[in-house]
Amino acid sequence: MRIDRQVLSTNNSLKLDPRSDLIAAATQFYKQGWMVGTAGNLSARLPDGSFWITASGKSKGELQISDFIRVGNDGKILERSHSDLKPSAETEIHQVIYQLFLEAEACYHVHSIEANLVSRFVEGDNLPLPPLEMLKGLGIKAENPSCFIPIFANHLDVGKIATEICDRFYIYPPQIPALLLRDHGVTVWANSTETARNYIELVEYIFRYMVVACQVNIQY
Ligand SMILES: CSCCC(=O)C(=O)COP(=O)(O)O
Ligand SMILES: [Zn+2]
Repeated sequence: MRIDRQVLSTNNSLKLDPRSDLIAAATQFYKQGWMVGTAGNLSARLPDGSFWITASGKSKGELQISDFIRVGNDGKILERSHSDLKPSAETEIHQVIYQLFLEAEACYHVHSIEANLVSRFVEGDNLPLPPLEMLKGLGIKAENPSCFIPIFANHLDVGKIATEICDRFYIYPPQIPALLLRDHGVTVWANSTETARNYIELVEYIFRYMVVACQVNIQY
């Protein structure tokens, strides 16, 4: 039987291992300037509800398989290569996304300059997005859509951010699978690692458009 690098064997049982997908995505995002230094964190959920997430403080341009921690859906550490490793400081955000959105299998968070700039375009907690064709890739099928991305305050206490996400999305689910932390970066979630990568590219394209549209005085 051939075991490819996507499939690792533990306890004599085979399970899909998403860590190579997370490394590939981080490498790409690093090259695009969205995961500079240690910025950002990526996770992917397993069938048992636990998820692999990047360890805190790792350079995202050179992640290794050993730079991930498997966390239970209750936040407990289940697996790590070394006891010194800590899960991402923003693990609670991934945890709340997986609790809220049962279809979510991957959750990606990056820091781009454009995301930081557009997060200041409004003072309120919803940022209007231009009615671009690219929104279709995020599930918005309407003609000339009126679409918003929710903005959350960037508290030092990440648990407080996670609580605010939970409380707000429980009542007002977002139109697109994305949220923006003001002066910080975007988080997306999707039903696969591949789709989460596409969603990051799509939202970052839209943010770039918004910054350029502002520079050349285009209204939308
Ligand atoms: C320079 S990055 C500051 C922390 C942060 O926002 C981030 O995304 C990375 O934190 P982590 O603990 O996941 O490495
Ligand atoms: Zn961050």
